[in-house]
Amino acid sequence: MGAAHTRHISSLAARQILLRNGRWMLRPSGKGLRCFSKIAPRWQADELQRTRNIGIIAHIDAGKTTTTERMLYYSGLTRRIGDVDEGSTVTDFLPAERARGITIQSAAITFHWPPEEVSTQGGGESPSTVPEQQRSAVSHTINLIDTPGHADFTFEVLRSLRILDGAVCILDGVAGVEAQTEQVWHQAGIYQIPRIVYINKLDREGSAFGRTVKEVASRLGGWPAVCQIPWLEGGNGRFVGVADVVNLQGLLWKEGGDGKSIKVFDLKQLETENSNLAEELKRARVALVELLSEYDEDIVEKFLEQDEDHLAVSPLDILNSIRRCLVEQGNKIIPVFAGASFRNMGVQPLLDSVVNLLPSPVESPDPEVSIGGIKGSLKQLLSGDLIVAQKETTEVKGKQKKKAALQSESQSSIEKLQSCALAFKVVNDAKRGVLVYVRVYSGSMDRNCLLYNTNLNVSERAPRLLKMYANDAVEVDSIPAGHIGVVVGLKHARTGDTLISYAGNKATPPEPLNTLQLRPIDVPPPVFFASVEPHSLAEEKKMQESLALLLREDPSLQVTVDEDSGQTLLSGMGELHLEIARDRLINDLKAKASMGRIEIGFRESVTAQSPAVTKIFDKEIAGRKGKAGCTVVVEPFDAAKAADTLGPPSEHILAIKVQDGNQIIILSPGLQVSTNNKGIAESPLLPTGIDVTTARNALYNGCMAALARGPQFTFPMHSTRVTLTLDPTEHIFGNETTSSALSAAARLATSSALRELASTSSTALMEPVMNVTISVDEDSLGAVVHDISSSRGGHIVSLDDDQGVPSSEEEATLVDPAKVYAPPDPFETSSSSSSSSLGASLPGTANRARTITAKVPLKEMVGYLKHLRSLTSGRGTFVMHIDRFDTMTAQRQKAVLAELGGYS
Ligand SMILES: Nc1nc2c(ncn2[C@@H]2O[C@H](COP(=O)(O)OP(=O)(O)OP(=O)(O)O)[C@@H](O)[C@H]2O)c(=O)[nH]1
Repeated sequence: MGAAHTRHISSLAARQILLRNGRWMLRPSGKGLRCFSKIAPRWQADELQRTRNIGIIAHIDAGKTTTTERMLYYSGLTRRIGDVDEGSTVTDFLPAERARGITIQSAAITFHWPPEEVSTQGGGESPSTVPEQQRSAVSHTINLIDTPGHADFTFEVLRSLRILDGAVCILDGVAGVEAQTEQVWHQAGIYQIPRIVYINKLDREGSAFGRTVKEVASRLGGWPAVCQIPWLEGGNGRFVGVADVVNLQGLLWKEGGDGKSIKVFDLKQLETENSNLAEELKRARVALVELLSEYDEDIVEKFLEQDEDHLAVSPLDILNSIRRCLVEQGNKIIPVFAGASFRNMGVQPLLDSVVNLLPSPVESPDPEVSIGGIKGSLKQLLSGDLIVAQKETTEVKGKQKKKAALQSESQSSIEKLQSCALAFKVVNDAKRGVLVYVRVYSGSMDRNCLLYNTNLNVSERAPRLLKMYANDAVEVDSIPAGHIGVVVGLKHARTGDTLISYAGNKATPPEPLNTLQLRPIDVPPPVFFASVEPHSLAEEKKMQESLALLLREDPSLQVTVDEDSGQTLLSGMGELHLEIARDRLINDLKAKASMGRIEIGFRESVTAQSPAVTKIFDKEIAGRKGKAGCTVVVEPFDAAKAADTLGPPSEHILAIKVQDGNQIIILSPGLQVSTNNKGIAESPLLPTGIDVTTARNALYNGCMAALARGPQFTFPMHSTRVTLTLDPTEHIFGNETTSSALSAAARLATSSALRELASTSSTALMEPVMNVTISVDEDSLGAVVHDISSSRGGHIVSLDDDQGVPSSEEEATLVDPAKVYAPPDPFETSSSSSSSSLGASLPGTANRARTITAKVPLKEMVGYLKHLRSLTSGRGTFVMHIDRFDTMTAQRQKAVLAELGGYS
């Protein structure tokens, strides 16, 4: 082994960033101290190609945090390796996360790989040319988003996914592909995010690289491109390193070290030192080149140039080929790497692969946008095409304008756009206040610019911009397109909001820019809720402020105040979701409040049409007289068949909108609506100061408030249509008709119509029904299916063995497992070696993984994990998301109500 050389991947002393008296200092290795008031921003335009915005996706406990900590350490960002088990990691920085040892909140961290001082300078690629050296020879900026792994946080995962250009999927080499990994993998597929797979924990007994590769093929729906194979001591013993299929090298880590010292063996050395591994490496190389030739013409050419010698194709040609496949063809092929992060093995080559294989922001797919209800891509928007299309559809009935005139009108509106960004995370930082993490998609977000929030329709300034390094930050003057940064000092922006800046000093951007949305997502309804009570009246204000902050961080939480009982209810996606919210509220934000029992969010619905109910509200509100009326009819509504539009007000129809499973239609015949020169819809029949939109919103909010509280059990209404009519001659009373009075009238009339139906038993209770995907071994399949269908009242939708290919994906590639290359696992190797007894003790490959898909009432899934574990000797896992709300049978309703207690 003497001929192998040792490579020190990163020098620890090389990059220490220290904060002294509020000044940033950078200490290059071996040199004196240099002081900077701030580190010069590294995001120059030409650096975009050397940037990777990536995320780590995985099942809970697969090792995301452990791997991230090593990445930060090897990049020189931290000086010691954090330990999840000790609670000292950098990325899991919420106290609640540290206590639970799981990642709750996405944190974005910037670091450089390879560290700047060990890479050669210059020579970075440009998007149009292929580099002449591996990209990992040059330092790149990596913005790493640590995504959460628990099913309750799916929306946090989705929100993080939208802003990524690439992802590393970490698998546990013992557990293989788990249900949740599969789910997140396919969600990333929706956004066409190129992904590579890292099989971790290969040091653990029972880990099986080959078996996991096969699972990648069958469950993730792509061809595994095995880029590394494990190096096991003596061929079947401890995991000591990896053999690199691309570079035809063996990488051997020093046992027990911090992983920086790696012995590198070329193929010749491997052939003499470890011929079995060398042979397997050659087989893997043949398989890799063959696989790439299926998808990439260029590699076929290189292969022919090399006289069809798989081993002679250059590593750079192979990397470029994999990259082309990933970027241009989606994940038809899935590059696979090996490691054991906890033992400090495998992380540096993984980082090289992030740089070498995953795309820069310039190469990632054009993001979807919506503007004025029209969908398209950002490029189309910026070129003006999208708005032209919109104007063509809306103006088709009115005066026809020439296409050229439309084009110049939309161009001038789009030219005003200076930047657009997505706020993907809001974090309340004890030291710096509320931090809003943004990904900028076009233009450049400058310090102090006015940002318009198109979700909330508010403008606010961006007083400070930061670049984040875990818990440390560097101030910058701007965040250009393609980059990730933090805005400090925003008062309104929430996770998921689109923020734009535009030319001119107007408080709102020109239409339709004010409706621009980047990669919009639908958040499903929350299915659990709990009451939140302040300890005293004096604590109420602080509690509400803390709740408001929680909602900015995580808009998949909802807060409602029951206007009759005054009770505050917090709703969320899962029990753990609400438990974490409670922790945040009480322990982190220090609200003096307590949370009641976590309960299932049932819904109420109507089964018949109500008579028309007219109500005139006539009372003082906050010392001012208010009088207004309206007529309401309530009836059953089927959301699946409805259009969701809240178009511009017309003469009769002020609004048609579907929200939370209900539909609200607001009519006002004879209102004489016209649009003034400022583009505002007005009516001479409305009192002064109230335009049509204000009246519409007031009525709409009144209906929504009434629907939040069902007439029989106080659960929110669902599958209900409210048709509200505002008759200007009967329901408007001059200046006494304030917007609060309109809202109160709408609420009164809707509640009263609902009560009418309750009095004739024309209401029903609905329950959340979940779409459940369960992963079990063949052995436990029968017991689990029986339990779901008989004890839990579930309906089995399908039983797939592991050959199934996911549906509706851009990459639904049919993979024949028999044709997938995977190196043999130790227990599969010939029985002549001493490994046969070892093989017998490892989990058998004959016990196939099976996937059960079922629809089950949520109530029957509470506490299911524990039960599943007991049915499957601890190996079963499941994920679920809401499918629909379903009306209960009379018998089930009776049983559920009896259990809930308090209802008769
Ligand atoms: N043996 C072994 N254990 C590992 C390895 N990587 C991680 N672990 C352990 O696996 C457990 C989970 O690791 P984490 O890094 O917290 O996993 P995670 O995916 O971040 O988990 P969440 O934050 O809960 O989503 C910890 O106890 C780690 O020490 C590995 O390579 N080998």
